[in-house]
Amino acid sequence: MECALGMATATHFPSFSRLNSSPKVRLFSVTCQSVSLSASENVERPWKVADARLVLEDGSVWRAKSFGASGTQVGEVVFNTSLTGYQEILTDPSYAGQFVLMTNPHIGNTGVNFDDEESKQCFLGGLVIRSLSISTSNWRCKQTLGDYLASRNIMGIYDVDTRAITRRLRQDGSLIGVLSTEDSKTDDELLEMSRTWDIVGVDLISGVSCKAPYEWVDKTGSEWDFNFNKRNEDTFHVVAYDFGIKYNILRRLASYGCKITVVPSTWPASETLKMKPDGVLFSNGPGDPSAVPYAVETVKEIIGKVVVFGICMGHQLLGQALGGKTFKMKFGHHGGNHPVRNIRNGRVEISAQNHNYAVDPESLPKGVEVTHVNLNDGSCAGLAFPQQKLMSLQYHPEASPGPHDSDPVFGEFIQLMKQEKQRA
Ligand SMILES: NC(=O)CC[C@H](N)C(=O)O
Repeated sequence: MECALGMATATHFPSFSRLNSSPKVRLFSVTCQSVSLSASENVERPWKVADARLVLEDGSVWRAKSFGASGTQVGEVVFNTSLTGYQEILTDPSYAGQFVLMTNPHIGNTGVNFDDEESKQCFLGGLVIRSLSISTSNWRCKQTLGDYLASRNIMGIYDVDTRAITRRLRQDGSLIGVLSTEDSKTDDELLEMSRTWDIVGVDLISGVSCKAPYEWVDKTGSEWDFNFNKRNEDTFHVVAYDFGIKYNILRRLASYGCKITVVPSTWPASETLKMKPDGVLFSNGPGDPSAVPYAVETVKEIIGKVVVFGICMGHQLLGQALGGKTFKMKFGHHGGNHPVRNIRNGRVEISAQNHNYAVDPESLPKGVEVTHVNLNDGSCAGLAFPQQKLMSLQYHPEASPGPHDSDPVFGEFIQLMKQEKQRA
């Protein structure tokens, strides 16, 4: 036994093994004890043995148990450090093409309900967890997590060493993986799948955006709302570009008094400007911002003409539209505990984040102000360009799930629209 990881996994099942090496393989070895059951030893066990595998592109194979859907699925593995809110995470369209690994070890205990969804479907590739709660107990619960994932055809695995995988992703960067419940597929075949698939350069927005414009009216429910004493009575018309928009962005805008028209990602800028909105919101969304030049063009045509607010993917598209560059981070930010400094007022906000790309502030033209900085790694977390009536955040002020510290930014967007209206 050569390291703690080996000890932890070897005593139970043949849960970890290594295939042929790749440049990403780290120099440590894990000794696994193989448990093989011959026919005569095939006694009934009170627990289920491994029936799923996660094969990572670095050649490691993680044996696990399956819940939710079965089959074979390829995706990029990212770890999320939120302690709770798995249902909002599962329905955040920005996770399209990714497997979300929850670092909180105990998942599923509150089940799912149909009010906490962030979109109409689960777009992520699959869910990877340490321990699936054997009981579900919550007054709002309508279904177990396993049944919910199965009904939405999403794969989940549990009883896998999520801590070891997280450490690997932190050290080596995000990795492509394949989840499979199919015995007919060899480890090598799954490894090959992981090495021939990529998420970089792929337009994932077109798969999650709405197909036609619609009006959004729902506010945050009165039992959950907050910050209402700081709102004004005016109504502002906002056109929201749906690059994979989370419902809570729309609910918060509605609660702040906006009348909202949601439009598809390919909606022409000229049509938006014809609507004479008070503001335009560019939403969050999945994948590589460099893979959607059509969206950057739309943003370019709109900025400077109307007040705009970008959130996450929207912030990255604004960065590109201003002439800046985006880059892929080592393992991104996914969780509800990221400290961000608001440079304008000096305050630190604990924020909800979910992104793998970031804007390089050095690449931005003069006049663009970095308004927020992520205190974990110093990356750019917010921008403003007053000359162009523009503001953006790399993270999630709608906080679903996550802390509400950044909610007042919706008020700043309202103020910007108000000032512009008064000027006109
Ligand atoms: N939540 C988002 O909008 C994510 C933005 C982008 N897809 C990224 O991973 O960086």
